[in-house]
Amino acid sequence: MPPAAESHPPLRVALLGCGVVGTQVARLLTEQADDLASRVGARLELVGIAVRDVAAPRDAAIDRALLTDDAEGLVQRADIVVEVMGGTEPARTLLLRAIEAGAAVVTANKALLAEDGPTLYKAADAAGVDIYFEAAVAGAIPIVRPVRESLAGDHVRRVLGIVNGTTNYVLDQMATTGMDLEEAVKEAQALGYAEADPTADVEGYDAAAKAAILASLAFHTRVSLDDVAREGILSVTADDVAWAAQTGHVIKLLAIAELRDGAAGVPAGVSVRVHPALVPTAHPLATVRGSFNAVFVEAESAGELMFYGRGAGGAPTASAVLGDVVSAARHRVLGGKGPQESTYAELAILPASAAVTRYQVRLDVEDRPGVLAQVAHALAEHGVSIEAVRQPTAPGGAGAAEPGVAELVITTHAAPESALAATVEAVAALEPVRTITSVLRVEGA
Ligand SMILES: NC(=O)c1ccc[n+]([C@@H]2O[C@H](COP(=O)([O-])OP(=O)(O)OC[C@H]3O[C@@H](n4cnc5c(N)ncnc54)[C@H](O)[C@@H]3O)[C@@H](O)[C@H]2O)c1
Ligand SMILES: N[C@@H](CCO)C(=O)O
Ligand code: NA
Repeated sequence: MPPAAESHPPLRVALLGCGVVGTQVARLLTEQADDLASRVGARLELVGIAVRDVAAPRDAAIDRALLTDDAEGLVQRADIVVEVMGGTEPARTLLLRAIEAGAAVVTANKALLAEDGPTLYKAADAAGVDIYFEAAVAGAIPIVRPVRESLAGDHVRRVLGIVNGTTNYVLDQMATTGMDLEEAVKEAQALGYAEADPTADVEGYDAAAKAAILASLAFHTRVSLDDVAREGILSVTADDVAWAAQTGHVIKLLAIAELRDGAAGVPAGVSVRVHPALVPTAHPLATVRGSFNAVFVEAESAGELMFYGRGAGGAPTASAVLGDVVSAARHRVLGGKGPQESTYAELAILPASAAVTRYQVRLDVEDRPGVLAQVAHALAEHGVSIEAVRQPTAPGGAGAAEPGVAELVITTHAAPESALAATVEAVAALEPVRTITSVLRVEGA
């Protein structure tokens, strides 16, 4: 049992940033002060909130006397520094100053961690202080701690995540209401899911940062944002979404990190990527609706696990931040330290071309004998094996793009991205092929 709150001097908490997340962190620190004190064994005293503009209007929950524009000064007088301002600078410098001054740090800043986490991890290690970042991946969902600690005795093979609430909301709205992409993005912004600049969401940068963090933790290997092959959702059309439904799939933006052990002509290493994918409706990830997030983990001994919940929004994200603050605070009271960065495995990071997936290719072809055989031959020549071919429009019949043109939907067995790219080029060059309408990866089958 922790000692009574009064037996340890209060721990000073500094908050950097008072936006969507920071406001909720400040509110919860105040409203739950007694519970937190009992859980930690010391009172958590919010000693200051660094903001850009002290005079700006704020939520009523914010004690204006705590506001300061001197973030540098604030980090010097704290035991725990919580960074929720986002961006690379001045967040990195402030966190480094805090660490040098002996404070534990808690951050929600996936962009900074994916770009330059090692600088912070090394500094925290050298100073012997905690660095926690549960909120940086999938907001409220406990996923950093489970991968870093609960699964530390297992071997993770693969992580498949819906880790961006904005894009999941957008794709779900497109599928269920027929709303267009722009309108759905505006709604996601109004609801507080989207980043200030939603390009980070729709172009997959936010998910890629989270993929890098998850891959690093899962495979004990340093993975940064530049290592992640990334495609956003801007190329996903209403037609793709409707097609997905017809073939028993939903389209999700997935963050994928997987260990490849050198089979199928692909070298051993880690493949980390973000792209839209067709997910079979029977897969647990297909049930993740709206702005919810989920991370599906496959580990050797644990088997399949899924972590589900709110990945964005002020209060859910603040919940994860507060959990980290409690962990760091308990170490201040009871001794001990959280885990350090683990990169001992030093696995190779595979190029995008080495990713191995199944594909669904839709194409319009001239509807005459022998065309399917030509297409099948082009795939076979590149070593891509066909799993199924559908011709959804009756020859020249209702639904055909135009008379004499048929639509083919080809699903392949797993093939390396490099083989697929060459195959699609070869198929597109065939004389009876009019257009390749879409090429989508199939994951989770
Ligand atoms: N909003 C979410 O749902 C969510 C979820 C998970 C993680 N995050 C992460 O949490 C962090 C904060 O996100 P947010 O949504 O609260 O952003 P926000 O834009 O609402 O808030 C950031 C605040 O920090 C302030 N700020 C920026 N630079 C500053 C500086 N130099 N000095 C003082 N204040 C400064 C801004 O003025 C703003 O008020 C980001 O790293 C984000 O990626 C957000
Ligand atoms: N913009 C992010 C917030 C959480 O990182 C999202 O939509 O999921
Ligand atoms: Na989380």
